[in-house]
Amino acid sequence: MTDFDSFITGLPKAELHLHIEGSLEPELMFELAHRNGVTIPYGSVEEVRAAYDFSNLQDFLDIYYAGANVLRTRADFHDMAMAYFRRAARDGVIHAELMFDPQTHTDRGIPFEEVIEGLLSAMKQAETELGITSLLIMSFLRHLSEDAAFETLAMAELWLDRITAVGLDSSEVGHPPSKFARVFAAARAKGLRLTAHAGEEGPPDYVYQALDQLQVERIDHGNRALEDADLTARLAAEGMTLTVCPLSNLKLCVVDDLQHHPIDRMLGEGLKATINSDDPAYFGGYIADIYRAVMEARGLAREDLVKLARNSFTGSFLPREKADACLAKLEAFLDTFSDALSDVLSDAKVEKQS
Ligand SMILES: Nc1ncnc2[nH]cnc12
Ligand SMILES: [Zn+2]
Repeated sequence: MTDFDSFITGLPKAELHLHIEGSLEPELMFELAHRNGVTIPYGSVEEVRAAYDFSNLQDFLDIYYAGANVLRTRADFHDMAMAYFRRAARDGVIHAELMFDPQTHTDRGIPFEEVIEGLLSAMKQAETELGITSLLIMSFLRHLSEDAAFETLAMAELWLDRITAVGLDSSEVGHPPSKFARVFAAARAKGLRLTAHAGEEGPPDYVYQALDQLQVERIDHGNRALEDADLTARLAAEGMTLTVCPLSNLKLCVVDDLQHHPIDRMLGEGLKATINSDDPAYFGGYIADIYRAVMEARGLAREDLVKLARNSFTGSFLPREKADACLAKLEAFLDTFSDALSDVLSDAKVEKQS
């Protein structure tokens, strides 16, 4: 491993935009299909991966919802989440905020309890075995109705003390945030934090709606906000966290090339951007891969990566003192890394001289 790789994987970071169903790797999909006697329309892991060739968000969502059909029991949800945590730990993730889509499962007859208890048990195990803290963001599917979102909120009632936030995902265009203003107000009244996907494929107006009508504390994606200078300035002035997903943007054709990704423009405009994997099993990369890819494609400096990692903690839904503890781990890593680096450099100097 190069110094550069060990810096990127070792850099303590939080993942704020991760759909846990999007971490279901084809190998585990086959295993769960077998375990549960579910047939899937693929003959091999290679065939599954070959199907992951998307032209837009909807293309991906069709395959993603079909993939989730192998998830049946709490053990399945547990195993999927543990696989994510193990992989994320190798990439320096010390805190993860997991989005889950209950409606993807309850609409197939899987009880809400099976979904959430499986995730919660994995979260507990990840904290004791891997030292990763995590929390849950319950996301409403925006292609479904407002009533359906209210029913989901009602189903969650018994677990509200273990759900930190609500989110809004799925097909964006044609399903503006305004459709969910009342359910977000109800969630806020219950003490839940708020985030929403906006400006991934949808126009800047959807970002305004998320801010003004949903009163979100974070914007998931937010790329298209850059089309509106006033909106960009407002997001910067309000210190709004954007959970940006560069590899997802590439795979879903939001950008045509990572070399055209606006991540550094976002930072340059003073936006509080973070880097995230979105659906790593479908887009072919976990968080450190994405830090590395944007660094290479956009020529980000090491300081930019540190800024992105810092933003991931200050933009998290962690209470202030826990976020500060994560930031302290980041600073300690930077100290030891620069010490180690200067040792390597001075050893090299001594070797050269002798
Ligand atoms: N990138 C994305 N946008 C909207 N909904 C999603 N669900 C999973 N990934 C998503
Ligand atoms: Zn997403």
